[in-house]
Parts: sequence; structure tokens; C-alpha cells
Amino acid sequence: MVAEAPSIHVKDLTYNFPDGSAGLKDINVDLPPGSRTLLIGANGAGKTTLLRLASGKKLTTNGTLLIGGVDPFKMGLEGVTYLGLEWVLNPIVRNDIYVHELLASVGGNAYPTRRDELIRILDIDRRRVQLTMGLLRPWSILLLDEVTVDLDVLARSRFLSFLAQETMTRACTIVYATHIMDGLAGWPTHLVRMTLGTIRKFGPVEAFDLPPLPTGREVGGLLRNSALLELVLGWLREDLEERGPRGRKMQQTGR
Ligand SMILES: Nc1ncnc2c1ncn2[C@@H]1O[C@H](COP(=O)(O)OP(=O)(O)OP(=O)(O)O)[C@@H](O)[C@H]1O
Repeated sequence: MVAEAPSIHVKDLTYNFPDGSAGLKDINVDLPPGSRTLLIGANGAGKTTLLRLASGKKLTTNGTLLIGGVDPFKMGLEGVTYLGLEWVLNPIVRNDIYVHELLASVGGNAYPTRRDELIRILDIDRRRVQLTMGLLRPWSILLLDEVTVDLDVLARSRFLSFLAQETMTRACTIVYATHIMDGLAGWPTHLVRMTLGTIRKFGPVEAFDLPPLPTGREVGGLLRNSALLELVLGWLREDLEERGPRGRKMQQTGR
């Protein structure tokens, strides 16, 4: 990890949506410089909301949010990149502009080495150029909101290696919200577990008890999952049991 990379510090942060509904409650998280964090939680747990707040796109309702020691909303921070699906699936990629022209339009020619490396790693075609455009400028904080759904497993694996390499060679810090645990073993340095707008637990990967895997390549005829996926499956089952089925209230009141 590179020491001058920014840290992420969130203290007693509560956020309500403009319609008054609760978004995040009492969030406390500390992620060190140069860390690679996986943000994990069921649909609707608040991952996107937290990432967008950290990117400075929303005003924090109360509490403290500091990226590299400063408030991203007030400072309009340079070097904080938020990439979500709305960015990578933007229909711009379906028009006829060439890859190099698109990359040049976001300053690609200023970073020829990064541009060419990203083109190689992502095996760029028009669908992937959008992701490259978002990653091109050397960010110091990357907030990724599952952007790899469109990548095949080889491209995703190379992309994850590229991100790990970035944190080891430049001053940068990554938070990645994903539901796809495939190929992530060994990638994160930290985990954050979110449930219903709250942080359930966070810390270095070593602080989490990864469930023991059954020995042998197969279990009951199925290939075994990674320890990370087993851990996350356990969390989501627990969340589901605690929360109950969606729409239960509606069903009850409708009877
Ligand atoms: N602008 C908004 N106004 C009111 N409620 C919202 C708004 N945006 C999101 N929500 C609600 O807040 C909750 C958290 O949403 P969020 O998108 O942060 O979850 P998430 O963990 O990223 O989910 P997913 O895994 O499905 O992307 C959800 O119940 C969502 O419906």
C-alpha cells in the first residue's frame, strides 16, 4: 500500500433522502490509505447511497464524512471517481464514435500509457470504452458501484488485477460494491457489511472468520464456492431471516 493515498473516515453519519425517508443510519467506517474494500450487502442495503455520499455528489445530512481528511461535498474533490452502472451502460457507447476519439474526448491523450494499458487489459471494444473513459484520469479514490456485470470472466479478472496493481503502485484507495464474489478471493484488504442502511461490521479481511470449506473439489456434486462467497451467502441469509420477505407489510395490511 502507498502511504500518501487518501483514507476514508465516516463518523456517526445519518442520511435521509429528499423525500424524508431514511437512507443511512449511524454509519461509522474507517478505511486506511491504499486499501481495497469490498462493500457488501443485499439489494437496498444502502451501498450506492454511501458511495454517492463519499463521492461528494450528495450533501451529508449529519455526521462526518472525510476523504483524505476533507469533506468531499464542500471541497468538490479532484481525484475522486465514482463509477456506477448508469455510467458504464450509457448508450453513448452504441453510437459510431471511435474508441480512440472517445478516449481523447476525456483527455486520453494526456495519459497515453494508462490509456494503452487500459485498452489492452479491458480488450476494449465500444461497450467497454465507457469504463475505460471513467478510469483514465488517475484517481486517488475510486468508488465502484458494480461496473463489471458486462465483462466476461477473463476481462473481469484482468480488471481486478489492474485495480490491485494500482493501489500497490500509486497513492490510491478503492471501495467496490459488488454482488459478484467470483474471482475476488485475495483481492480485498477490507470488508464492509451493510444491512438496511447500517454498517453491520467493517475491518481488515483477517478480522472476519471465513467459513471453513469442505475438503475435496466437489460438495454434493457441485463445485465448491470460495470462502468469501460462503461468508457473504451466510450474511445475506441472515439478513433475509431478520428482515423477512419483501412486501410482507403490504400483504398483511391487504388481508
Ligand atoms: N432518492 C431516493 N429516495 C428515496 N429512497 C431511495 C432513493 N434512492 C434509493 N432509495 C432507497 O434507499 C435504499 C438503499 O438504496 P441503495 O441504492 O443505496 O441500495 P444498494 O445497497 O446500492 O442496493 P443494490 O444492491 O440493489 O444496488 C433502497 O431501499 C432504495 O429503494
